[in-house]
Amino acid sequence: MSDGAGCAAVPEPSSTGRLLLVAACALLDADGRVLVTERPAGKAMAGLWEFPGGKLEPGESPEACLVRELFEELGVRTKPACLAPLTFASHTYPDFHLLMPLYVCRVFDGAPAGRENQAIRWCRVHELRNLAMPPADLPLIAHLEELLT
Ligand SMILES: Nc1nc2c([nH]c(=O)n2[C@@H]2O[C@H](COP(=O)(O)OP(=O)(O)OP(=O)(O)O)[C@@H](O)[C@H]2O)c(=O)[nH]1
Repeated sequence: MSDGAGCAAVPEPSSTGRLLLVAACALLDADGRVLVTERPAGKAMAGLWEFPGGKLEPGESPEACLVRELFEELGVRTKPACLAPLTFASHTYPDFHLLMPLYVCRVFDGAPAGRENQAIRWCRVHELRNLAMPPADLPLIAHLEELLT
């Protein structure tokens, strides 16, 4: 049994005071490949590959946010019942603390296409480790591997 000393040895990330709630989704195709999108030039962390999604609007549920974002970003139609929660990211960035539930979605209408100038790609789950992704996303990959392998 642990006495917690291992945890105590890890420096706590300092609180930034601002919590940002973002919903993200791993769209899965019939072969179990995962869709990721590239953050466009001009945005923070441009060039990194991330899961589609975005910030919740006031009063919006994570599921409603994803239904909206998947259509806006990719032209994909889905519904809350088709979004299954998988895990979440909790990561301190310099300017904010990100809390990001990750859902998986296998049932959607439409072929995803980048509608906001972003590149998209379908990846085998083991390929995610070779992609440059935001640091908050790295712990999420193991959960997808467990689901998909
Ligand atoms: N959608 C998404 N956002 C992520 C992921 N990982 C991660 O750290 N983020 C961060 O969560 C925030 C998402 O915000 P967003 O997509 O709505 O906003 P944005 O930075 O693109 O700017 P915007 O305000 O112009 O839409 C960004 O700071 C983004 O870097 C991820 O896998 N998917």
